[in-house]
Amino acid sequence: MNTIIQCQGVSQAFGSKKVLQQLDFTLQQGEVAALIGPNGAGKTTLFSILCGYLKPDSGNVLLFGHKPGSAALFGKVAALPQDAQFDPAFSIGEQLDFYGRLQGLSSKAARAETERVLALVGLSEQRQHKAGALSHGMRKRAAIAQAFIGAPQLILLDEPTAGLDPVNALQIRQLISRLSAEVSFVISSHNIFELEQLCNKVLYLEQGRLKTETNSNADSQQQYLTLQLEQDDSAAVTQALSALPGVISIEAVQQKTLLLCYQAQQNADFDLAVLQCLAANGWRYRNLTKGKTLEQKLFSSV
Ligand SMILES: Nc1ncnc2c1ncn2[C@@H]1O[C@H](COP(=O)(O)OP(=O)(O)OP(=O)(O)O)[C@@H](O)[C@H]1O
Repeated sequence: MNTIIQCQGVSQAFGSKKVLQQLDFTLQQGEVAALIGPNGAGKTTLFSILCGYLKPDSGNVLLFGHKPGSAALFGKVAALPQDAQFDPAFSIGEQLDFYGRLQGLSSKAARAETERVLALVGLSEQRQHKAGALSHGMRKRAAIAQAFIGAPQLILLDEPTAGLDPVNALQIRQLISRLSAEVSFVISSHNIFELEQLCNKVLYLEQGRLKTETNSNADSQQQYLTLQLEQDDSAAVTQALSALPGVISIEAVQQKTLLLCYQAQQNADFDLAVLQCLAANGWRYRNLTKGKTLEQKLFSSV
């Protein structure tokens, strides 16, 4: 597998404030990484370093084996900064054409590329519109289109769906998901649900330090099921399910939501047994999902 990003001992301070401390991580080809953390955790700072806008105080960062911002990465790495803006005086099409030309495309090829990326984000009709005449969501989609110009192999997206309505946010997620077969992504977002859908690696920043998680629910013999009940029958359900073979623990993580931990080797059909137990007792459920949710993995002690 090819290493796309290699980050070793990266630290950054602004004045006396240590914003990033000794970050170590790698991103392999085909991985989609989520960059998350509370406000002020250092996500944008790390993004700026990966994009080559900011040189870290110490440590090494390599993208495809080259320093961020180096000429060898031209056309290979694309970024959508959080505050990406189009010039309100020119049409979206003109500006995307211009970015295509900057990538070395002929005028004709740049126009064709503009059409392709506008179609990807559902803005073909808005090609002639000036940025100032577009809604916030359309401007955001146009900025995402810009990141797709050419054939980048790594795309860094800072809050790609912030401010988009649910339908457009879903379309952008589907687009990223479709492209992730060929392109590696680092996506910063505050939307845990979104990241859970898209990402197979989590870079969780807290107070400048990094905690990495593999967003895989099949990595151990100790497995989890999250059960969401229709009504709050948690106590009775817990008692009944505790008798099933293979149960390790059952925890009420929220009202009407139970996290079941079980030994998969002892009971391969545990999910089926849970459903049969619920049906036999007339308990209705809303959802039964394999694994812990990403939110549970990151923010709870269970
Ligand atoms: N150029 C700068 N000069 C001084 N301090 C800075 C600078 N850039 C960022 N900081 C500080 O570094 C810390 C991390 O900021 P950063 O923008 O990277 O966080 P973030 O995780 O992206 O936050 P948010 O989720 O709110 O966007 C903050 O305390 C911020 O005030």
